[in-house]
Amino acid sequence: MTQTIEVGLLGFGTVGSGVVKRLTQAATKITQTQGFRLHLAVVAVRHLNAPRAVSLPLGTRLTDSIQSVVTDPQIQIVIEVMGTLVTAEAAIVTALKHGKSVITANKDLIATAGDRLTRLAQRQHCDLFYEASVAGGIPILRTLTDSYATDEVEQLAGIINGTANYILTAMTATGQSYGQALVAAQAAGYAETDPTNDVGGLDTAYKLTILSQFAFGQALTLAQLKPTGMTAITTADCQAASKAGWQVKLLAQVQRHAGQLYCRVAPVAVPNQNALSQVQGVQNGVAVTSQAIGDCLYTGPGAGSTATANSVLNDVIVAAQHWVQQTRGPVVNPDQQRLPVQSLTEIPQTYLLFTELPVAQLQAHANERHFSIKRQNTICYQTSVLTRLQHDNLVASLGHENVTALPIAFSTQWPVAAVQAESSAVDLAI
Ligand SMILES: NC(=O)C1=CN([C@@H]2O[C@H](COP(=O)(O)OP(=O)(O)OC[C@H]3O[C@@H](n4cnc5c(N)ncnc54)[C@H](OP(=O)(O)O)[C@@H]3O)[C@@H](O)[C@H]2O)C=CC1
Ligand SMILES: N[C@@H](CC=O)C(=O)O
Repeated sequence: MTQTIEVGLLGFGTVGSGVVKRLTQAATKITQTQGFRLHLAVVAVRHLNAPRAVSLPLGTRLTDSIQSVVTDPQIQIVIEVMGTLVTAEAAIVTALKHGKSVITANKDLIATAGDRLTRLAQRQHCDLFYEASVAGGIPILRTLTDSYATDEVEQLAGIINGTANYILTAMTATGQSYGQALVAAQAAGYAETDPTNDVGGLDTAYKLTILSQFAFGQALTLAQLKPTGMTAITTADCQAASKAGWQVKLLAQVQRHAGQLYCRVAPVAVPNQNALSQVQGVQNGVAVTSQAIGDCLYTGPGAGSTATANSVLNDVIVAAQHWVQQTRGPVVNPDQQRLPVQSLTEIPQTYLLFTELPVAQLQAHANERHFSIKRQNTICYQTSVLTRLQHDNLVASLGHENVTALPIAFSTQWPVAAVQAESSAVDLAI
């Protein structure tokens, strides 16, 4: 007889609706290819009477009691797609303590409490998977785990917030204002309930810390990342950069260099020649450079109901396989190292400047500080390599309100020590 795995779902919003729909659509395929059946026993929501994007299958209960789901002895796998920190963590802890495997898409929670939840799952011999927490529909965590098992990742750079990329693309391509593009991203279901983390860089930072754990065996902290969002970027900046050969992207980066990890979450100018510049709209892209494979770029939808639900359900399938085989709870990606961490911002690199200040004023400053600038178009300039100090002096002296300076991605000049002091900065004319 076909074994049935009972599933409980917490949350029936954008992602939860996609899970219900995909589970129904893929039911036959799951039974045929996996040899077991997934049964959605119950769905928990906050508002029992709110309208829903999809109908529940016959026999699936709707409840407003999370507790009744996570303690239900019939349920073997709990899917958490509510969001929130405190409520979701309490639900996951209770589910794990009741011997259930848990699948979540909650990057805020995994980035901040993933370590203790993973240890609890291990003690309980349960699975805790969270593929959908990073890059929506792209199966990047499992790829890093399985396909880089014998390889060494050296560098990872990602566009990993669909909302921010959607907004920046719309501002560049159609001239929409930031506000107009944000409203469209919210309507499409890409943004968080409160989009502050999407546009402020925090969502990208949460995802980068998870990616870093999988790529380097070392999570990053928000204090190390100090993310910068994209709210200061204007439509004019995006369009001027694009005309000159760069795309403005909110980029997450972590790389190993000389025994240290260097990281950054910030808007940058990606040269058109780099494939990440072509990652448009809600698409995400994760570029991984490793010793054995070299360069690989993984792209796909970074947010949205169906694509994210697919990642959730792939985790459910693996957890269900483990239930059937009684092999639950192996640790995935434990901490492997503690390298010193520094910001990429500390490293000398080139910048794009956006300003309406007179050229003569910029030129005078550059001459005085021993670097060069090259005008690209009305408001856009490219600098030669600037030290951190030169960059800070430039912005402070011209006025934060008068200039936006975006690092040009992948323009860092190693080694650090040779060019760190402003006094020893070399004028690398462009
Ligand atoms: N949207 C996306 O593209 C992606 C989202 N994620 C993550 O997935 C999770 C869900 O996101 P999304 O579907 O967009 O969020 P939504 O806001 O669309 O849905 C949240 C759901 O959770 C329910 N819920 C919230 N709080 C409670 C509570 N205290 N008790 C019971 N139910 C509750 C809501 O119930 P009700 O409907 O009754 O209010 C709603 O059904 C988040 O962690 C998000 O970061 C990850 C990748 C992509
Ligand atoms: N709000 C997020 C959803 C997926 O994680 C995003 O826009 O990327």
